[in-house]
Amino acid sequence: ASSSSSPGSRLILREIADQKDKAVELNTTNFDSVLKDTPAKYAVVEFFAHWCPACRNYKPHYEKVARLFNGPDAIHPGIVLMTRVDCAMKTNTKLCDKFSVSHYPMLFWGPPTKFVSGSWEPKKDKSDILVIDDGRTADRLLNWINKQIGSSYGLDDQKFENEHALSNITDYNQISQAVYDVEEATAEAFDIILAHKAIKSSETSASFIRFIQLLAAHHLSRRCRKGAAEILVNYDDLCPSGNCSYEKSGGNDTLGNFPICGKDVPRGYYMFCRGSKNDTRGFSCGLWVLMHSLSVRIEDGESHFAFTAICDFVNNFFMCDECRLHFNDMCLRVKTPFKKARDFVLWVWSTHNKVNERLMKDEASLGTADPKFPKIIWPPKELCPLCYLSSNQKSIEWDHNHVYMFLKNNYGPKLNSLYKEKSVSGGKEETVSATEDLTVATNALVVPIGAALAIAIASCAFGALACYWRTQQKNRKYYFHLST
Ligand SMILES: Cc1cc2nc3c(=O)[nH]c(=O)nc-3n(C[C@H](O)[C@H](O)[C@H](O)COP(=O)(O)OP(=O)(O)OC[C@H]3O[C@@H](n4cnc5c(N)ncnc54)[C@H](O)[C@@H]3O)c2cc1C
Repeated sequence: ASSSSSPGSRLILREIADQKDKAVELNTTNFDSVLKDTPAKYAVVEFFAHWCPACRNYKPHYEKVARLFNGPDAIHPGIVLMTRVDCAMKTNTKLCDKFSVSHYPMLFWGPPTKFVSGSWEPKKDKSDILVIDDGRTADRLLNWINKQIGSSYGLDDQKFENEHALSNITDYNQISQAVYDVEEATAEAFDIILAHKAIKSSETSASFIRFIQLLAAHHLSRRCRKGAAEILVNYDDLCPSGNCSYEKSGGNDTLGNFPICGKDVPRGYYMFCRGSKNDTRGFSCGLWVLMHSLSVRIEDGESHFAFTAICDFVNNFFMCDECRLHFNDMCLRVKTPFKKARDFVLWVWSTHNKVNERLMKDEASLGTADPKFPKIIWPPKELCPLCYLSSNQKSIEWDHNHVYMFLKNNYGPKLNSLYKEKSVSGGKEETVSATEDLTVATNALVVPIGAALAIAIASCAFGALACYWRTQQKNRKYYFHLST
């Protein structure tokens, strides 16, 4: 397979062989779940046998392509998931049979969801899964992929090359990708809390719980809602009197052992929030999108609770001092409690714009802006012409009704669309678990009893409700373990 490679590319292939594999190893147990959960639009599945010498020689070629698409350091993340299945493992025999694997290596291409519970037969005319018939070297495999998706990726691409699509004007069409960033930012925020052992007092404990409650009820990702609900149910045991144990020991007795959005997140990269440089955008962008996506999901009666939860969360757990202080200042300026969800949605939006406005000046004078994503007052006219009543160089007169409708759609159905598509993949609608039942009860303040004490300081009504819900949950906890 490598006979056509130049000495230079042979060297690169050898270097790649020395590095950790980038292609994801699949087997009977994880095949469906990995392909179902991947944010990538396409998947390549290589069926091989570890005893096959040609497969061993092919591996560096395959890895050279996989390095472009897989893992935290991917050059073009989230586009193609490169995987492999070892058919020489007895446990994978049925899986390989389902795809009629007739020789090694045999490569398939298709949307990841089509592989889930999927199969391939040589004589079937119409199939969403294609055999890659020209992938014998890294160059040829990448050419084949480029032809399929109309891209022009190169094996020597460096990070952020070739990203013509990146822009903060066209993001209306890209926003659905942000569902993965919202998960990523949630998990990263949680990891930062763990790393800093940031739950230090009754105040931070109460703040943590309020935020987790908000996530359990309104996070757009079901697995993050589920993870948040699990943390709430177990909070008393994980953090007795607010003293949390943070280690990741593999059991289920520490906060560190409760991955809030499931064990595969954080993935280590952002998609919608990906900057055009290594150190721009990412987490803080994901955090804004999380906050906007929460704001459009709450009901009128929860608007002030959501406001408090978000303000306290940023103040206690967003470890960027300047950001925290400025944001807290804007929170303190709110004197009248929110009664309408609409007002809260617009408050988050205008607060974000105030930050944008300030950063526009700072970044211009310091030259620190991401060249592809300069700060703008948002949404720009291109995205929402109706949001503008009038505008000139100095000011904008907004049509708040249209801004509200735009935000509701952008951070509601638009952002959720990809997630919904994924969750009904494989032709099977996911069954609603006990946790789902628990989290849809939006006004039900799901608070552990110890935590309730802290919250009761702020509101007696919360405390009383908390006790009631704690009792309910203790009962549900066991059902929940049985059913998930
Ligand atoms: C609470 C908070 C406070 C921060 N304070 C500071 C600070 O004081 N100093 C500092 O240097 N950085 C601060 N940051 C980081 C900064 O705001 C940006 O997140 C970061 O610079 C990355 O910018 P970005 O280009 O990815 O766009 P971001 O501003 O992160 O926005 C992400 C996406 O949200 C959308 N968007 C933009 N504006 C709005 C809006 N008004 N309403 C709805 N959607 C919008 C756009 O699609 C945009 O791409 C803060 C971040 C957070 C979460």
